[in-house]
Amino acid sequence: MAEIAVIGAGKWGQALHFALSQKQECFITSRTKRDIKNFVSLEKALECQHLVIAIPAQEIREWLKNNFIYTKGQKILVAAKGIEATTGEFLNEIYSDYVPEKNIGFISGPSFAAEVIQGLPCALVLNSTSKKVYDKFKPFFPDFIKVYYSSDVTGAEIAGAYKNVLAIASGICDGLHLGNNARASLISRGLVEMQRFGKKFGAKKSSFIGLSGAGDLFLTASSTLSRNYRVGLGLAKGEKLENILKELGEVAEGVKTAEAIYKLSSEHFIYSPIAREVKLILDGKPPKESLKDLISD
Ligand SMILES: NC(=O)C1=CN([C@@H]2O[C@H](COP(=O)(O)OP(=O)(O)OC[C@H]3O[C@@H](n4cnc5c(N)ncnc54)[C@H](OP(=O)(O)O)[C@@H]3O)[C@@H](O)[C@H]2O)C=CC1
Ligand SMILES: O=C(CO)COP(=O)(O)O
Repeated sequence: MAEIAVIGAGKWGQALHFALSQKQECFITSRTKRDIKNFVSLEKALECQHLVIAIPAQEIREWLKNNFIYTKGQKILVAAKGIEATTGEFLNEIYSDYVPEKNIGFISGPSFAAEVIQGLPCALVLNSTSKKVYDKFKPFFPDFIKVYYSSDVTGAEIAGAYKNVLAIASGICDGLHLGNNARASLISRGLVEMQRFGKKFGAKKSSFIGLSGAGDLFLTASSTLSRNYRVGLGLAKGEKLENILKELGEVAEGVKTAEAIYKLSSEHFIYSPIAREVKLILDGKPPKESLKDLISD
């Protein structure tokens, strides 16, 4: 019987399963049955004392309601990056109905699944209000992943979710061939913007200039390995969002998170110009018009 299991066998779940299988046996389960070593039923996975959940932010509320049984005081690690669009709730708020705060942590930092699954080195942050969660999970990680600890759950969550929206903006910028200067300006103003947004919810500034913020933003907003960046490229070409997402075939959390940030920014009077334009472009505004508005703003 393994001590740890990954729930959700998408790109990230499979990469984490590969990483967590280096030092010990690690189970994996998913909604769709897959031919992966140590793939088990959900019931069997839930028997493990340590669970890593890689189900997208927009799906997790329903999944928890319908599938999750928390009876044995398991330690939980959340691997998703996004904010629920319908409610504007952060993942830690959604999970708080199911898992005590002292038993849950959230992963952040620059980590393309495609590289992790090749065993390439990377650095992550395990964010939890309880250092014990970090102490429990850290030994499971392989030598090629350095895991830092932070107690700033809100900061890490906002940084990880916001950078997906900014990656869409960056993809649009590159798709419109606006140049390196424009992309660098967009990324650095985006960093300021996510920090301002985070401050409203009590996030620490240091989370935004470290791995969770700048690290993940620089990565995602400058590579075609990012699904969110590729959504932006498609939008710049004038492709329909529906077709872009169909072709992608994987989740791009920035799409729904842009809605969530737009909603939260309106409710809390937060100035979030880039996220706002991304939301409007996703709703059909021509990207070139957004650019004009952003520059003249
Ligand atoms: N890919 C990456 O590089 C990274 C991704 N992340 C984050 O991890 C999360 C997952 O991403 P990723 O694995 O790449 O996405 P994928 O689209 O590759 O996979 C999504 C996974 O979620 C499962 N899923 C989707 N909807 C439901 C549902 N309603 N009920 C149960 N399971 C569901 C899918 O199940 P099924 O098995 O049936 O397909 C699949 O296992 C996202 O929040 C993403 O932002 C974070 C860091 C890196
Ligand atoms: O979060 C990621 C890397 O850290 C993955 O980004 P995408 O979801 O845009 O591919």
